[in-house]
Amino acid sequence: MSKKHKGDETSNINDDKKDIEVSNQSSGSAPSVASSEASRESENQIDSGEDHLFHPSLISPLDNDRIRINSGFTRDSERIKRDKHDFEYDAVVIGAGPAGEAAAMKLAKSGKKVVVVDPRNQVGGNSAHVGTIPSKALRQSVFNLINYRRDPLFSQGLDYYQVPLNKVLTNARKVIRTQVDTHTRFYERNQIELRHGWASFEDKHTLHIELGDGTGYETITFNKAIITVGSRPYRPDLLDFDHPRVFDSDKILQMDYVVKKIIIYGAGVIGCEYASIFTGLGYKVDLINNHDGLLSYLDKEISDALAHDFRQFGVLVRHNEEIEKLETHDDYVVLHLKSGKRIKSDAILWCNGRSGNTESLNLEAVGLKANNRGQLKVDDTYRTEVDNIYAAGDVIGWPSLASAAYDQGRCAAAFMVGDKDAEPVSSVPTGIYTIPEISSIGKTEQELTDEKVPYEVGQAFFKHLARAQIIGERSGVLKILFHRETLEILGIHCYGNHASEIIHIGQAVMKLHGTLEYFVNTTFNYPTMAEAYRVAALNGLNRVF
Ligand SMILES: Cc1cc2nc3c(=O)[nH]c(=O)nc-3n(C[C@H](O)[C@H](O)[C@H](O)COP(=O)(O)OP(=O)(O)OC[C@H]3O[C@@H](n4cnc5c(N)ncnc54)[C@H](O)[C@@H]3O)c2cc1C
Ligand SMILES: NC(=O)c1ccc[n+]([C@@H]2O[C@H](COP(=O)([O-])OP(=O)(O)OC[C@H]3O[C@@H](n4cnc5c(N)ncnc54)[C@H](O)[C@@H]3O)[C@@H](O)[C@H]2O)c1
Repeated sequence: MSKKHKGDETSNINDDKKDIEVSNQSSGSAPSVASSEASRESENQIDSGEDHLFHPSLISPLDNDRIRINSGFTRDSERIKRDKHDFEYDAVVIGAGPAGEAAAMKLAKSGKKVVVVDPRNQVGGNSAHVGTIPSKALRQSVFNLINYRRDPLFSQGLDYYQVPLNKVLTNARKVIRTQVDTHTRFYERNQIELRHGWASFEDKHTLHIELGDGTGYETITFNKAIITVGSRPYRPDLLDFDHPRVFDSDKILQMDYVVKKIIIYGAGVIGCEYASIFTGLGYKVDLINNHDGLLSYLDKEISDALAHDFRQFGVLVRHNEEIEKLETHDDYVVLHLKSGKRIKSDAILWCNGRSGNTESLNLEAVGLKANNRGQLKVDDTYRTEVDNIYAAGDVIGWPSLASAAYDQGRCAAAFMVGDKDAEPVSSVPTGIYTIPEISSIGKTEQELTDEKVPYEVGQAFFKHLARAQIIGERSGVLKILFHRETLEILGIHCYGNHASEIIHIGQAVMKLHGTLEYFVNTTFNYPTMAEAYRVAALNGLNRVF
């Protein structure tokens, strides 16, 4: 039986004071159960009256109007149970992001009694609330602004220049709400129970849940568990993230003032995507990179094209630099680099890596240990070193993408229920939403050269495509790398808007073991961006002798 402890003295929670304090409010750290005047104050400010599921620290920073979930989740005691065991649940899923959702759906569809635990009272995980969805919706709004600005028809009548970021996020809020609604229905329809609270292990079959409404805790027992707790921005001690001018990728969504210049520290995917967003908003950007090139795992030409376009848009990229310290003032910051350089700006966005949300799970109780980035090791079936505990998504490290997290979660659940034909996720496309986009799959020219594979390249420049000219896409290229003897497709790399969509045509052909001839012998709609494949394939074939 599940044990629920409301106002229990042993629970360490003072019911009257409702005093849970969450250290990283947005994407991950568990509450330290300590009294805090500050948190009581903020709770009073956003007082929710009768609403017991409300906790200010657990809502999305983007949500003004919280979505109500009328929980129709039924406890279906009649559910078919294939496993014979004495536990309340066949499976518990810890974390309701893409990995958790996919795992829960697969488990439920396999007839398992499933419960999902998450401290947010809205599903979607960090992906929907602070990661993929807000950043992509924000990018779209900025992209629209750039296009309006270029179009003489609109440029006179719009007062958009230098709008605070949180205002540009209006569309993102709408998208998040719709996403939460849609995904909530998936849970409801599949009769998956949801618990709002922080989970931690008591032993390998018992979970402790610190209830999100602050009323105490409960314990539940389970046969199998999957850890899908995701990740949060890595915060080095060197920086004070409580300072109003110091941001990470969660906190930036709350930026409510306009800046003229911002430092982005870290030129990984998040840093590059935000560099595009900020320049689109008219900010000056200093992008500080620890490495000697941008996104070094990309095709070199594409990485160079991005660096070129960044320069055109006013991003100053500084390679091979490392922070020494950050000086903070009321209205500006000064970044001191180890090279001796000093950069002054209105604010800094720190985007140098993420850490898995494992520290609050009490992993010692089950004999598990995370690495120094909070990540767990799993085998090819997503099983951890403990036989009934699995893990998927950002918490296992590579590739730390929502796209892969979803597939990993579904696949892990397939292994949990004993599906024989499940296959672990191995080939994942890159989709980087800079302006313009970047997307790729398969090998790069550098890799093929190192491996001494006899390859050839076929290229199509967007500026030569009728559709690109019609929609005003001047820059962009599609590159197909193929084996010069077998014509097997070895890699596809695309730079330009809609790249993240365009890539999937080539991916399908690669996956189905088609060759370059597919693109030459297939009639494409005209005018389309997809036509780039035919143009690139013919260009490549002309090089083969
Ligand atoms: C700014 C940004 C942009 C991104 N853009 C993209 C993109 O364009 N495309 C892409 O594919 N990926 C993108 N990503 C990555 C993507 O968001 C992650 O890979 C994805 O969210 C991982 O999903 P997940 O299910 O592993 O975990 P998450 O989405 O992190 O969800 C984990 C959930 O677990 C909960 N949790 C944590 N601890 C506990 C606990 N103790 N008990 C119970 N629940 C707990 C959390 O509250 C959270 O709701 C982006 C990330 C960021 C930060
Ligand atoms: N469009 C997309 O697919 C998209 C967009 C944004 C973010 N993301 C995902 O989010 C993740 C984070 O992106 P990012 O740009 O912050 O970082 P990143 O993974 O590109 O890494 C940036 C730098 O931080 C370092 N680092 C990473 N974790 C660290 C830690 N815990 N401690 C110290 N250093 C650490 C890395 O070695 C690297 O030098 C990526 O894995 C990325 O796949 C994807």
